[in-house]
Amino acid sequence: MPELALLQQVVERVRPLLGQGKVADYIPALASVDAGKLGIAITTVEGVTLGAGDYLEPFSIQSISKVFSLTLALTLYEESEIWARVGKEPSGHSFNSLVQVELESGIPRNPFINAGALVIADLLQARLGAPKHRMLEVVRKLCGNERISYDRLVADSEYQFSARNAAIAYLMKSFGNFHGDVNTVLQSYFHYCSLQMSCADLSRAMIYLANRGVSLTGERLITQVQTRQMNALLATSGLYDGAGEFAYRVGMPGKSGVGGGIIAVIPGDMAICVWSPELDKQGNSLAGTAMLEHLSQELGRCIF
Ligand SMILES: NC(=O)CC[C@H](N)C(=O)O
Repeated sequence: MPELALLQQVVERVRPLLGQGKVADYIPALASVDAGKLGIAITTVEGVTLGAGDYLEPFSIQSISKVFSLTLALTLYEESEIWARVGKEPSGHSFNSLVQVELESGIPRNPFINAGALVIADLLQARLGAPKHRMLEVVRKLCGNERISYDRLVADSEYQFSARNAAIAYLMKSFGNFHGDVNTVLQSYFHYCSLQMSCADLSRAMIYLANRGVSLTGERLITQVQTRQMNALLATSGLYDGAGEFAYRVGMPGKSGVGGGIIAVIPGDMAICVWSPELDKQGNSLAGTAMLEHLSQELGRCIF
């Protein structure tokens, strides 16, 4: 069990890196976030949460929501129905690239790039009467915080600047791999991305990934095998085309979002969340990755 002092030390060690990355600016609502924020939280499989820095402050979870979407899809569909429509391979391209979708007949490489997450959102839309409401219910329960909500400003702003995601969805539709109404599914997808959660909330919500599929409240979300498979996909594709560098430096399954959050998992032990809004070239939190790297070194823990 890491000491609180270690988490504080990790935050202070990366503070000098502030200024080296760039806050996401593709929508005004994200561009205005304070670039100086730094937070880290861990939750152990026993349910203890510890944090340092701005770990209680909610931020836009963005692509970290792709983990919740896939988890929810696994509870609603046969696995074969999911994997017929999305692959399991790293993309080696930026998270919002269209190139592979065209070259590979509308089947996205994995569920953690935008194309893959849009297919998953399409699957959720088809099976759930009120997917946005259901997602909120699931996430609130997972972290035990009823105050979790969507940031309407972020969701609306994403929708206003949705050309690229809409293009990806329509391209997949042209190949027959997108069944719902594009605008309706985009609305749901952008809402999932706009979830506002703190490092503490996210480390608590993700504990099932460290705990063989069982949440903090003792409920099974996915099977033990599915949890291992999810962690494998996170290790190979959770950080987009930065997944190799992340595996090399941090050595944990992880998922990033352009809001500057990253969740990471030490199976059997703990879920971690870091937050620092400035991103590196791949769109992953620059100081966040450094925090996880220090933590993994100090704990002497990684999956490899
Ligand atoms: N990498 C991300 O966090 C991307 C999420 C963002 N909302 C998008 O769809 O482009």
